[in-house]
Amino acid sequence: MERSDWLSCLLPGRWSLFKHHIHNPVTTDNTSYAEEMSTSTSFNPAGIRHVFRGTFVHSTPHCALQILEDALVGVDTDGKIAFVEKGEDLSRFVIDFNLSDIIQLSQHEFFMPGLVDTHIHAAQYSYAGTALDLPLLQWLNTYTFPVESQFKDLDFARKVYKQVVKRTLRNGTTTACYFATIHTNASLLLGEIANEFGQRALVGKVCMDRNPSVKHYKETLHESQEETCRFIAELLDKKYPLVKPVVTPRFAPSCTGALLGQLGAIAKNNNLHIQSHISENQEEVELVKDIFPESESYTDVYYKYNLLTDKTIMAHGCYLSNEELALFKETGASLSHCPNSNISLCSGILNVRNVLKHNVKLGLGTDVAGGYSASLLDALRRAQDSSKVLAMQDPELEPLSFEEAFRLATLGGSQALSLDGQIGNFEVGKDFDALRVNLLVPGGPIDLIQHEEAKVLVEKFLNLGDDRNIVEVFVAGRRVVPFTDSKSD
Ligand SMILES: O=c1[nH]c(=O)c2nc[nH]c2[nH]1
Ligand SMILES: [Zn+2]
Repeated sequence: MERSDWLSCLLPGRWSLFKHHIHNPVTTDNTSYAEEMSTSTSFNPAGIRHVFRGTFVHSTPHCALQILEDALVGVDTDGKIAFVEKGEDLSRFVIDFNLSDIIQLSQHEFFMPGLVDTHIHAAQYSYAGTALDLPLLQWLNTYTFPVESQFKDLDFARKVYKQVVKRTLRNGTTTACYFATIHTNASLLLGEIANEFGQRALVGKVCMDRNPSVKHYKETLHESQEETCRFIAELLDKKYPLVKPVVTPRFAPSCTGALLGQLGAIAKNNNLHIQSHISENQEEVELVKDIFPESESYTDVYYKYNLLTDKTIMAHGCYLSNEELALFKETGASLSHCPNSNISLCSGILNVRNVLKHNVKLGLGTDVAGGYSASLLDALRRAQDSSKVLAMQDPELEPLSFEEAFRLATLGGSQALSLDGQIGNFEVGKDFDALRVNLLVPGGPIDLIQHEEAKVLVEKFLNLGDDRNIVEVFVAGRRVVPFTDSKSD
């Protein structure tokens, strides 16, 4: 087989160039794992939890869709990718390994990295699919705040949070960046449920000390600050391996400058992630100008209060100027593109090309329930649709390709959350967060496959597939879907 048949994106050198992780931690050069093992006495399978053989697809910073056909991927007992090699080289380095333990994918299957939802409101899942008839500010006052205020009730919160974690996991979301509500105990419960189901999550207790429209759904400055500190301390105290707190001012119009300043300090002192919303709709942008007249721009409001860092993720950004995008780039802050929400609430359309041109980190978000779908596959499709709409209006604009949308949903999301050292693709040493996809499941949404080429299978799945095609989901090497019996009720 020609090397070019192996890859749709050629690598500079061998494709097993990923740095080695567990067996020779000293090696950092590009020596192939197979070559290295052939000079050692034998490969010790102890410490390896799974070995898979078949097609693996993922993104790298240089290649939006890299296809590794007949790859051999080992996952260690810590859930990390131990090696990525060619299947045909199996016998060269896996000596004494029981071949029956190797899990062989079928012809219509492939592994891809887990999907990263960089922006989702867990509480709003309770009304997802409804209430899409108002623009943002009216939508918040009419639907969102009254619903979120009910999450004081922990039984209600448990019911909704369990469903949203299960639904997103089934849809392949291995990492979710959640907004909860202002209620500390319910927000802690969301963290507990994500941990129980094995989802990687950033969880934010929402902070808001300004809400002139729905007066019972807000905190005082003191409460917001105290409860944020309690939330962070208690969540960190649980020592959940995959669930971490994220400092969450709802958005500038819901917060006083004093609160924004305190949250910036809390994030800085504890080296935490930050999430919020920015420039989603024009009326909101005008409101921010009125409330914060001293700031040069919406971005400047967050910047002034130390809320723009390389661990910040801001949702939307449809109306950001080039100067504001430059400030994102300078600070390392990222954007979450939420196209379903942008269209459903008639907010605007993000010019993804311009964001990428400014080298701003970018991921995709469902933004449930402004976005009505909890599936990141939906976000990936709408991201392409939105960019095609813009391209129709401006022939100079190149629409997003499906390969680019795939990268935004996986590696891009991990970069946006500053987790790309840990997840996002199948680089050795990263956690094995992965979806096993089968194109031809009985009763599934895909009937016909004309070309067996891996790239075609991926394109077909991304455009037509759904959770029925996602036959297994792994987070940090652990299989979390299908659910075990105790979790499936
Ligand atoms: O899409 C959105 N959903 C929200 O809940 C929200 N809050 C502020 N701005 C928001 N935008
Ligand atoms: Zn949102």
